[in-house]
Amino acid sequence: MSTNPRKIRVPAQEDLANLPPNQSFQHMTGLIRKHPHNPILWHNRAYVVLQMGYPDQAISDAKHACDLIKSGQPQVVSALTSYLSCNLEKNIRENIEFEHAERKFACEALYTYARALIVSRFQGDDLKIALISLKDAMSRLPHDADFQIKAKRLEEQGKKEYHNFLEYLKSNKDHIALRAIKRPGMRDGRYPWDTMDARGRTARTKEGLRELDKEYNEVLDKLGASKVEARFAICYRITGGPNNVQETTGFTADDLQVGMYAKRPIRNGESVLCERAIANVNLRLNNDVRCEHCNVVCDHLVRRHECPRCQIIYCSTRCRKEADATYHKVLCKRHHQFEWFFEQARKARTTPVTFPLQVVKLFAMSLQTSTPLLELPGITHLRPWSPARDGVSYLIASTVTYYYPRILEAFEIGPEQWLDYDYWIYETLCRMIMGNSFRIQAREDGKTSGLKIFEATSWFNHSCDPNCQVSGVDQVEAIRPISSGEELTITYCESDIPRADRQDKLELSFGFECTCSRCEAEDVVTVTLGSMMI
Ligand SMILES: C[S@@+](CC[C@H](N)C(=O)[O-])C[C@H]1O[C@@H](n2cnc3c(N)ncnc32)[C@H](O)[C@@H]1O
Repeated sequence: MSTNPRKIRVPAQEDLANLPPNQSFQHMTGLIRKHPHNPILWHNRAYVVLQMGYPDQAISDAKHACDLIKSGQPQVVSALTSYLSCNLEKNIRENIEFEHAERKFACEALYTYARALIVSRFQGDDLKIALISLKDAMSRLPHDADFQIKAKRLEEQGKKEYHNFLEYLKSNKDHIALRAIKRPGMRDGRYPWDTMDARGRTARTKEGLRELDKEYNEVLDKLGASKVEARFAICYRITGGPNNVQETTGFTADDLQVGMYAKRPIRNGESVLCERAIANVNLRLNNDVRCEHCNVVCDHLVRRHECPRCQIIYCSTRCRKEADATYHKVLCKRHHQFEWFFEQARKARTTPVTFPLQVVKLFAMSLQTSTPLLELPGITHLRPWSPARDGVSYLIASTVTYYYPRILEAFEIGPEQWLDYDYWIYETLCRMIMGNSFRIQAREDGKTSGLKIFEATSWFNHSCDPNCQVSGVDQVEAIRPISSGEELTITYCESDIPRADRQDKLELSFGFECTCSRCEAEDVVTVTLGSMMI
């Protein structure tokens, strides 16, 4: 489709300022729903969300506009610039240590951003940022020859642009106003135009909470989990201990939390909950053969159930049928398109690089069953993760942003469906996966071999001194006697590492400061020892 670039109209800032942001957003979205092939509408919405401080959504909308125009008009990609100037420099200087594959993604993301700036001929500081980020990316991947070649080529182009810009400045002595917007920290998977909290609810009252309790406990009833109950609280902080959940009325949206409690005394070793996962991802390692649907180890099985077309393996007919009925048909005919995702994850064998595969599976479920992504069974009951530190937020944001167009492309999702798989929906789903995934360890080396995501099993809070654990057979079991009414907790990180390392991991991966009884006790020991040494 070709469009006359002169017709592209960037809405005046004053126009937008007169409308509440959610109204502008809704207005634009309504128009896009009617005319999904119109690049101007996508660009205008990019502009709106950028003003609202959501550059990731803006970059996605701007990219849709570019794709529809094909010629990459500077006006259309203008939304990208603001994205790029948001604190990028600061973040890349923060010398974050990445695992190799994660580093590769971050570098690829930096390259993409730099490219967008250079190719769309932005000037001044924006070009400088592009060159700095490119240099940074190159220094982080010194042995990747392909990357070095393409980055060098882009760098030359960027330097030429910068030189032209300086020449232009000399001759015109124009004052160039430099824009910079601050990149917002990642929020709770909800955007400001949503009046809902992180869980997508508006419950603010005691009655609202009890309704949520009822809804969640109905899920437990269906699972036959009669020993536990789910209880919501509005709290400043969940500390993982039974009496530490503080209910308060002065709360913010992300403080609506669910926890699991014992309905009666539970013996050591007793099972408290057993459920099938919402979705599994299996990295298909040669020496760790697992069922594609339930992740059970399969290499000892005499009879395996293979898909005749793509040769993936199931442990039973039940698993094969369930997969066929919910997502496999969509994935099977495109299995070549997803090989690249598997390769990336297999190279790194860490959670952040494996979660896109989980996203892929949920996209397939949504497409095959015609169910909106956030309404897939079990998904509505998951709380989106939000990061605590800017550096991590930047890294994760890059990974999330990096994969989005690739997933759309692999599933051949076109303009008519872009809104159904809108960036913010995808991002919310990514956060749900990141905050609630259970890592599967390969028997051989203990590294990631897959991920599982559960509904009710995700409602257990963390404690460094837990009273339950998740076993390999998709069940939660008590690891010591538990009294009636006690909160049931599991651990989200290794328990045998020092307090500082646990605190670090939990803060980085889950965005909370752990103040469980063990952490508090060990803190006292450290403080006491510290003062004794002085
Ligand atoms: C897997 S979910 C657990 C259920 C969660 N409370 C909910 O409402 O869905 C993990 C999230 O719960 C919260 N959480 C779990 N354990 C916590 C703890 N010990 N201290 C503070 N927050 C905790 C954090 O927000 C974390 O990202």
